[in-house]
Amino acid sequence: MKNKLILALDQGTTSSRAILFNHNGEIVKVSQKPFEQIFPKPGWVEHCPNEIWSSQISVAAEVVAQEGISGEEIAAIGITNQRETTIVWDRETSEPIYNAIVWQDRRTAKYCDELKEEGHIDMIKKKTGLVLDAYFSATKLKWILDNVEGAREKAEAGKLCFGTVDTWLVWKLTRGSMFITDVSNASRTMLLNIHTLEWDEELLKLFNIPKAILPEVKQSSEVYGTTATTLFSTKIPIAGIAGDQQAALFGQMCTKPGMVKNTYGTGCFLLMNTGEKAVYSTNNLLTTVGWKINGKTTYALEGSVFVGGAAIQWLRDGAKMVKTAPGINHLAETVEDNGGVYFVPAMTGLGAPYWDQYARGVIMGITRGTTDAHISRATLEGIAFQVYDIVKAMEADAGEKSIELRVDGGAAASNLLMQIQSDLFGFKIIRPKTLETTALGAAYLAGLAVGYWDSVDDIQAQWIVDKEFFPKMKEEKVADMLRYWHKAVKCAQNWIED
Ligand SMILES: Nc1ncnc2c1ncn2[C@@H]1O[C@H](COP(=O)(O)OP(=O)(O)O)[C@@H](O)[C@H]1O
Ligand SMILES: O=P(O)(O)OC[C@H](O)CO
Repeated sequence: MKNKLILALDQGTTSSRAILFNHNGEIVKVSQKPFEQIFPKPGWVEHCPNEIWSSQISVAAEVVAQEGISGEEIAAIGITNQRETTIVWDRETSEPIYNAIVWQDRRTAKYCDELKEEGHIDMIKKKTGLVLDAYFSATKLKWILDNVEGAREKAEAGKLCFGTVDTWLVWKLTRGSMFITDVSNASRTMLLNIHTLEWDEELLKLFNIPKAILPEVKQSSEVYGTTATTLFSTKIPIAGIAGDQQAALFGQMCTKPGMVKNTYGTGCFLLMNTGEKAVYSTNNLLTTVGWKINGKTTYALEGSVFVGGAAIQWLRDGAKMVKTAPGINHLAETVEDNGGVYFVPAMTGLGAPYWDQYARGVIMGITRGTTDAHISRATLEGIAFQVYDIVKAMEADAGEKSIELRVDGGAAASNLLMQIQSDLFGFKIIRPKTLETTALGAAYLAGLAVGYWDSVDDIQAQWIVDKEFFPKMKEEKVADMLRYWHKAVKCAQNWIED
């Protein structure tokens, strides 16, 4: 068994990745494929569910072929995914009835306002740990049922399936024989009671969602079933599922209460393990399910930033100031500082701790001397400032100061971004050797379920530091920058009018 490999499928917001890990938790092969981002209207973001699937299965087939192994040599598959993104498909034909509505999509913002006015904020927070925001799946699912012709009748008749991306992938991997999700993904739908870990009748009624459309909720690490034989010429156990941010927390081995990680992907997501207790934030953070293993549930506090690495992508694809994402670092390094420019990348509203559905991106402080290099630097700083605001909220909740932060995700590869982050915090940033901690977390969850690894203690030692970043900037300079940043945030807030 230990000579075999674990296959992790990491279905992210901008690309699908498949990674083979060995028993030491080392990457053996990676394959990655970006896919189309669809922006039908301002503030709307969609993906094609069939492209999510085709990109994911093609990279999985590719790593297996490149490594020259057969399905027999894969001990298990672990799945991790962009969360909240909502897919509805026909139970009989497996055809999606609408595009996937992506977590960043703001089309249901007004409906959320109505629910707030009706006084549902507290009940929703108590049951789901979430704030009332268009980010989560429930209002997206309702939108599809209300807006796609015939959808509601079909849903009532049990003819439709709703899933987050994990559910969709398992459905496709098993040729429609398994309709499941895990507790971590379910906790992001706004339909799960995070204490009972069951779909909540009161919430289903509020959002007018028929129960028949929902998948069965499972643990994050267990043998759910096997892949259809047609895919890898043999049946491979599917044994781990977790939302990507919870998987990254696990992959970073933040398995003890108080441990924190931040992932710099499309968005930035800071999670703190709070152990078996669902801790409620008084500073606008989310309470979420981390994972459930061997019947034991671990909870987390989360701060979500909607636009992290996506700001760099906008600089590349929208503003066309850089040719590649890593190119931002070279450009930003050509200037000593931001030259007074501040970029609040609130292109899809502001997440924690502001929760402003109507905020939009602003670039402030432009002068005749401003260049693309200053804007590049302001972009990296804009990412780091948002994470700073979340850490402050988390410190206020925890009642103590942080002393270090474990980081991962695509944009954590930027030394400059990590240095800026450490400067702002005034404490150490630790980057592990593998930045693919999301996929690694899913691999660990799957490997634990099939006995590939014996226990969490067995894998703890596999977490190795690559580089540490220490603060270098003077405190007065940091305070100055933070003052301007918060001034810029005020300009971004409530930008869109009714
Ligand atoms: N060397 C780099 N420097 C800065 N940003 C980078 C670098 N490489 C990738 N990125 C950014 O990382 C993000 C991709 O990270 P990833 O973890 O793959 O995201 P996701 O899982 O959300 O698709 C992109 O937004 C990209 O702009
Ligand atoms: O695809 P990522 O890594 O940006 O993660 C997306 C999050 O899961 C959204 O909540």
